Amino acid sequence: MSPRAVLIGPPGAGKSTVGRLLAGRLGTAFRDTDADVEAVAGKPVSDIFVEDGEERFRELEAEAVRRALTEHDGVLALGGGAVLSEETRELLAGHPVVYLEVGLSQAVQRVGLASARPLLVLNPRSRLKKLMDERRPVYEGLATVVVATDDREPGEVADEIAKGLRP
Ligand SMILES: Nc1ncnc2c1ncn2[C@@H]1O[C@H](COP(=O)(O)OP(=O)(O)OP(=O)(O)O)[C@@H](O)[C@H]1O
Ligand SMILES: O=C(O)C1=C[C@@H](O)[C@@H](O)[C@H](O)C1
Ligand SMILES: [Mg+2]
Repeated sequence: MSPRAVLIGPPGAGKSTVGRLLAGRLGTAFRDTDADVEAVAGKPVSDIFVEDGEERFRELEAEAVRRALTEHDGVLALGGGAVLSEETRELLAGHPVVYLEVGLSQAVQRVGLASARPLLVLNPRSRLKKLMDERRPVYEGLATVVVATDDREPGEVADEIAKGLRP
């Protein structure tokens, strides 16, 4: 079993939002590794960061990706930083990996200034810029498809991805 599409990209790219819409269009299930990690840990991502640390979160995340890539045959959204794991990058080879691109200003607007995202609590704009600059080459290197999302509704993005996927 393997996913029809794996969505990657920074916070605010729309992986969860577009992923859910795409799954609806394809008539398949949606899964999100952030939700899987929360289910295993029994608490929100932000609490895992605070109480257990980012390193522990990354371990749980890598495990969640490993499981989802073999158990799930629908649309899979990864957490924004899941691609930081070398194991995850290797496991993504051979899968349809869709990189949702977003520019800094729209990413900042989408995640909101009072962000619940633990990595963006302080100085969200500058932290998001640094994170996006560092990760862009990683996302690009893994992507089999790149889809721009600036100035586009989530539904339009989902339609473009659906058209480009193999039946
Ligand atoms: N194309 C879009 N246009 C406008 N708003 C969008 C678009 N895509 C997503 N959003 C909005 O941006 C916010 C963040 O989207 P979402 O949670 O799907 O991002 P994400 O990529 O899953 O982020 P994370 O890495 O933190 O999980 C949501 O409020 C969503 O409604
Ligand atoms: O970009 C990131 O590193 C993160 C994105 C979210 O999806 C969550 O996985 C968490 O907030 C970390
Ligand atoms: Mg998400």
